[in-house]
Formats: sequence, structure tokens, C-alpha cells
Amino acid sequence: MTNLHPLQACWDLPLASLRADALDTALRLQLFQRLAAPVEPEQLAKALELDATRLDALLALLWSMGLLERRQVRRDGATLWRYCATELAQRYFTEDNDTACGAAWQARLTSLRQFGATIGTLLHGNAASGAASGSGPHWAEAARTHIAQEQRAVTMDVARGILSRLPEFPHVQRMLDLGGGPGGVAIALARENPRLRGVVFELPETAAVAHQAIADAGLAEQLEARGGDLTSDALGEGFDLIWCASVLHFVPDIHETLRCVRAALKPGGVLVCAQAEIPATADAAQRVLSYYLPLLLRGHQVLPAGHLCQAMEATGFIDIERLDTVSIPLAPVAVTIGRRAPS
Ligand SMILES: C[S@@+](CC[C@H](N)C(=O)[O-])C[C@H]1O[C@@H](n2cnc3c(N)ncnc32)[C@H](O)[C@@H]1O
Repeated sequence: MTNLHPLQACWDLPLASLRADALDTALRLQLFQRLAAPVEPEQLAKALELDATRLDALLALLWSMGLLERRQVRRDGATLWRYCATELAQRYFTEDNDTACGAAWQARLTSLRQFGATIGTLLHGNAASGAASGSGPHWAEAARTHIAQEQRAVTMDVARGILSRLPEFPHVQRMLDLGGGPGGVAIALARENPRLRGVVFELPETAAVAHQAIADAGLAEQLEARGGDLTSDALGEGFDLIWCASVLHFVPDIHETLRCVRAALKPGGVLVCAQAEIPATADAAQRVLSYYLPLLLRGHQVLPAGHLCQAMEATGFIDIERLDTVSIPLAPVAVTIGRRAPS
């Protein structure tokens, strides 16, 4: 086994950035579509009018990243590789696919890099460079583009897995998808459960995106998109289930918001929060802090592990549970469940 230099973790950082560029290039060239079946670099280079030797080097890197498979073949006395997209790359990085999220990945790359360039400025307390982020139009654009892709590719299945295992789930009739973006989670649940009725509550611009998504899914009789600000407007009442994913970072007073959320539940109703928390160990904290640094520097909050449980307890929720963390884009979230006491 190689003994790595203690600086290897730091050297890995620019290397990861280069791999990100390689993947970005592959997506721009639609390489994973083109490699749905095994192809030799020379053929591919010809089709794309690229240099075959250089393309071969890029393909080898993508192979080392687990995005391509390769098999050696002999032709005209020479040994060469034939490359093919892996199942993972085909599932997530080819466009003609329900689970495609290559564009979302590229959008994340761009925004994290843009943010990275502003860290120094933000440390001076100059919040201006983050002003557009977090605004109504910013969220609506995200809901139309990368959040919609990521919900279809990943979040919907994760949410369905968590919610369908709740003991209350078979009896849920009314749900609220609080800060639900384009509403993918409510849409997925309503599609599978014709008895379910629900509301996607969002900032007005994003509620319009959810409204359109609900109409496109043919679920207007089951679901409604409601526009408002969850920190100041009424959320409605009588919900059996509230799903709230990655939203509480943006509220100024989490206790106040939790009290309003609890009041929106029916007695006996259940709140499920999927929300990043900062783990206590450095290794686990690294991924969460890397992703959420932009949010933290713009004055939003990411709670230390366990604090959401305490906040739920302090605001009258009962039977609180904390599940294992689950993987959603781009960093894992903790799942915290609390209930309103039956009357
Ligand atoms: C990170 S996104 C999460 C979207 C969705 N829950 C998901 O997991 O895919 C946060 C969402 O919270 C919404 N949001 C933020 N502040 C809000 C507020 N004050 N009132 C209503 N929605 C809000 C944003 O519009 C955005 O869609």
C-alpha cells in the first residue's frame, strides 16, 4: 500500500477540480450518450472532429472516475481500448432519461465556483455578492432547472422511502410540502396515492413553478401550489403530514417557525424534516461544511447535529426520532421526525 504524504488531502483538492472539468467537458460533448455502446476512441474522435490521442487520455480519466467501462481489443496487430458509459453515467448523465441530472450538476459546479471566488469579499461582511441568491426569482429559476432535475433524479425516491415507512403514512390524507420547490415530492406521493390531497407551499414565484408542474402531472385535483412567505404567512391547518426539506436554513427564528408548523398539523400529525446538520467529527463535517459554506457566509444557518431535535422538543413536538442521515444532492441530510400530540 502507498504511504500517502500528509499533504495528499490538500493536493487532492486541485485534482478534484480538474476531474470536475473533465466531467463538465464530457457532458458538453454528450460523451455518455455517444458511449451508450462500446466505441473506440478513434471512431469517437472522428465523429466529434477531435484529436484521437487526446480524447483517449480524457476517456481514460473518466474510466478511472467510474463513469466509463473499458475492454481491451486487438485490431490490426495493435491493442486498444473500447469505452462504454457505465450504468451510473447512463442513468444520471444522459439527457434522454427521467433521472438525468447532468445540467443540475453543471449548475452546481458553476455556482460553487462563483461563490468560491467571493469568499474573501464575504469575510469582510460584504453581503452584496450574495444578494441575488435566496431571492424569490433566484429560487424560482432553481426550481425550474436544477432542483427539478435533482428531485426527479434523487430526492423523490429518497423522500418516498422515508415517508412510506412512517407508521402514520397509510392514514395520511392531507400533506404539506413546505418549501417544496417545484413540488416533486408531493407530486410523486400524490401520483402513487390517489387518496392523498396536498399543498406545496412556496415563495410566490416558485409556487407558480410548482403550479405548472402539478398541472403538467395531471394532479390539479389532488394538489395545490400556495404562494407565501412561511415566516409571515399562514401555512394552513389540518395536515396529517408535513415534509420540509432543506428549508429551515432560511428562517430567522427556527423556534417560531416550528411553532407555526406544529399549529398547521392536525393533532396526531407528523413533521418530517430532512435538513443538513453539522456533524461533530471533522471527517463527517467536511462534506456538509463545504456545501453549506455559501449559505453560512450569507447569514443563513446550519444547526449542529441534534439541535433540530432539541428545537422540536422545545416547541411542543412529541415522539421525536432522528433517523440515519440520507444522501440527497449535494451533501447528506439528517432526518428528524416530530409529532403533534393527539388531542
Ligand atoms: C434548498 S430549496 C429546497 C427545495 C425542496 N424542499 C427540495 O428539497 O428539493 C429551499 C426552498 O425553500 C424555499 N423557501 C426559502 N425561504 C422561504 C420562505 N420564507 N417561504 C417559503 N419558501 C421559502 C425556497 O423557495 C426553496 O424552494
